[in-house]
Amino acid sequence: MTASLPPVIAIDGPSASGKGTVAARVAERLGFHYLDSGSLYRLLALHAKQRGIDWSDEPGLAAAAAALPVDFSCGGMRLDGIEAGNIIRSEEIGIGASRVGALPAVREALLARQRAFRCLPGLVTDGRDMGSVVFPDATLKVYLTASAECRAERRHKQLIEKGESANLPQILHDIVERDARDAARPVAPLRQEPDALLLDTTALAIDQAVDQVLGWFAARQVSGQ
Ligand SMILES: Nc1ncnc2c1ncn2[C@@H]1O[C@H](COP(=O)(O)OP(=O)(O)O)[C@@H](O)[C@H]1O
Ligand SMILES: Nc1ccn([C@H]2C[C@H](O)[C@@H](COP(=O)(O)OP(=O)(O)O)O2)c(=O)n1
Repeated sequence: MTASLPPVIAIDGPSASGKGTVAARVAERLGFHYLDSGSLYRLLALHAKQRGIDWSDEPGLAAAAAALPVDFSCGGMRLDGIEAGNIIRSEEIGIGASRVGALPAVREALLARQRAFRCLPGLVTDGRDMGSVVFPDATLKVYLTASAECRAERRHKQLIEKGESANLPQILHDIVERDARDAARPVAPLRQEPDALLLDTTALAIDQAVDQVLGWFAARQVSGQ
């Protein structure tokens, strides 16, 4: 049924589990395209903030999502022509992304944009509903996670390395709250789908996680699943 479509590796999981890091490295190793779907929700949250659209205004956000002025062609992420790759990484925008992502009309408006990334030779993508909604026929679905404490420590280290101020207990609180919102929403909630393989990276190095995903993908290709 899907034999003619480029392969997809879908990596979903909670905040700061390492999805983006692992997905980008897997894509690089395979020479595949990479879609960080969370960046679209983050760019929309930032765009709404700049335009005075409330993060609960579903019709306003859906219209903004359909016409989101983003450009990934330059290797970065331009919003309205201005590089936004750094500014969307703040915890505030992460919370905004989680709030706008809870709205069904917003998710619908971003669907086609995400599916357009499925190009030859293949796509590696990460988010919350890559395997369940956006690419349900993905060749490989991975649910990547780690303990909440480990994830908070990773995010804390990441922010410190970027020279930003960071408070570990606050980060842990924000992560737990955001994951709870992402998991509780009725549309495309964060959860491990029955056909997704669990990868707990709490005790794994990045390279080990990457090798595991590549191993699973190679096995899928051999078995033709
Ligand atoms: N085993 C691991 N797997 C993936 N990321 C890890 C691992 N150990 C540490 N990290 C670090 O965790 C941080 C958060 O990763 P990131 O890819 O931003 O997560 P996510 O996309 O899930 O929010 C990064 O700084 C990354 O280098
Ligand atoms: N496919 C996706 C990706 C992200 N979201 C929402 C929910 C998340 O809390 C925010 C931010 O996602 P992002 O993957 O960038 O966040 P983390 O790096 O995992 O902290 O966006 C979503 O609803 N669906």
